[in-house]
Amino acid sequence: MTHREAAVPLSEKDLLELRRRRRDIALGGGEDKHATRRGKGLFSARERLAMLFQPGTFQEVGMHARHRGTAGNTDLPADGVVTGTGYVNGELVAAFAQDFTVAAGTLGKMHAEKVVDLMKYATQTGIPLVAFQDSGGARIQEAVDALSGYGEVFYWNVLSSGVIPQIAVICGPCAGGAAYSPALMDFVIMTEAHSQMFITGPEVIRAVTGRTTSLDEIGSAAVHTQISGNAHFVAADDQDAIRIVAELLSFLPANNSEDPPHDIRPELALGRDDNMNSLVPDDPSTPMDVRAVIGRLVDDGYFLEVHAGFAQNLIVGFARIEGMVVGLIANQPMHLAGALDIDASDKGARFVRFCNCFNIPLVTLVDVPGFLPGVEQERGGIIRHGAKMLFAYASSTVPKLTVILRKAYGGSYLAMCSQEMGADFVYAWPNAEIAVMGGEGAVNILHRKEIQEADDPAARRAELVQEYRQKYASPYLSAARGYITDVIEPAETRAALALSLRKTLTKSELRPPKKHGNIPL
Ligand SMILES: CCC(=O)SCCNC(=O)CCNC(=O)[C@H](O)C(C)(C)COP(=O)(O)OP(=O)(O)OC[C@H]1O[C@@H](n2cnc3c(N)ncnc32)[C@H](O)[C@@H]1OP(=O)(O)O
Repeated sequence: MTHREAAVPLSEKDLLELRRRRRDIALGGGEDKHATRRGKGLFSARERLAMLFQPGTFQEVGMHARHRGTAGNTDLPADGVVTGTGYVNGELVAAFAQDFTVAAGTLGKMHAEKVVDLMKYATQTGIPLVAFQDSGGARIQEAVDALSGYGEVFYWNVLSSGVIPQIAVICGPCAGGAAYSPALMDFVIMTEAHSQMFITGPEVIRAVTGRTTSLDEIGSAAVHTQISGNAHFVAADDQDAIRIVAELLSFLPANNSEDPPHDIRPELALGRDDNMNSLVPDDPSTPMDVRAVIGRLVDDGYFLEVHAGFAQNLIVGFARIEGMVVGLIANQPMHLAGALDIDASDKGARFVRFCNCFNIPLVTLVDVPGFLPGVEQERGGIIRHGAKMLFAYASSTVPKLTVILRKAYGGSYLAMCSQEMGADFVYAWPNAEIAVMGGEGAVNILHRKEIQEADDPAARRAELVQEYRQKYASPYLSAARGYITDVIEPAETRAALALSLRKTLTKSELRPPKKHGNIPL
């Protein structure tokens, strides 16, 4: 334009045209489809984003995008996905929401490009990604372009992994290839009433295997949060899921180059908690609910448990101790006596690795009788699954604090972050038993003949077990050999953790250079 040419004036018609386009696109697949969904208690993609973000902060990207597929001239507003950024808890977050009213939220090439552009932006600027999944999977009419689209999404899920937190909310169907994107993210939340996640649906299963099944049996929130472990949280509905997203984000840094949002106070409020001493049962074989211990150790008793319904013999989640964010891992003796099995090992190892990615100190509470014995466990590969715990702890460089509450036997003592796995501080309560195995098993091996020949075998066994505990399992033996930092009263635990955390927050560890280690599968 030369200085003589006048700018084309903005006419009323231009404004009306823009507003009309925006309105039509925002309607997605049309008012009828929205009305049907509302009748089922379902929110739209735009409503979900509006609930996630602070009012007025959402900026959409690519609203006017159109599909480039071979599905004729069918109009697919925004190509079935709304993408953009906004603020949650005052922090910038990227999010996309699939619009089921537009071709069942299926993924075509443009849909995928919009998602990938958002992921690139989130990774390059270092902000978390939230994905509302509500999709019939690959858009059949876009054929190989749809597959290519998924390929790009998965590739960027992997590139973003460990750089920014990625959270998936499954609020409708998540079918076929669509299920792999959440599986590559850090946390998966499923809504109770409306979400289903599956690779092959009931029809295909029946055709291939002859077995009749239902979507509920293979893909419900209950199945994935309790049995398969594919999802970490079950939410009552979309609003509840968004509450969980906001809670999770409140513990996480925006990216791997930042610290988590510690609320470090100048003064530590360190005191004894004498109620802790009375939590410990006199009889070591009486299970102790580790949730009660966690509740007294963390600020305001507030603990955001992750994967609560899956592998309940190991508890993992986020909390704060004197304002410092920690990832907590604890054996739960109320379930399978707290033994480590295949599922618990997978759950624990993944959580430890997540915390390490995002600079979150680890606090491990140990009360473990061993790896779970059993034919299914051995045949199912407990060796390689259990090894993941060793691998995850040993490769983590964040501050690692361990408290041995009661039992710490055999390989599971090592797998629960002993000093040799790089724990910076290891505390043990005076009643702790740290040994190759429990007293009962050990005396059967060491003294079988003597017990059989005793006048009162039960009494002799009990004596020998007691002797074994003092001679081979005492925490003072471990302390004398330098394997633990100190023996402390339960009442002193919170103070010990708070001080040790404060003193390790600046920890940095040099490791031999390598591309990456090879985690046991
Ligand atoms: C990477 C490889 C992959 O992703 S392979 C996976 C491909 N996807 C699937 O197998 C899932 C197929 N779809 C379904 O099972 C159902 O449509 C689900 C998603 C459960 C939804 O059921 P329902 O709520 O009853 O809706 P509906 O079946 O009436 O579908 C609504 C409209 O969407 C369409 N649709 C659905 N899925 C696709 C798809 N993958 N590609 C293209 N279109 C799809 C349906 O045809 C239907 O269209 P219309 O409204 O009748 O015009």
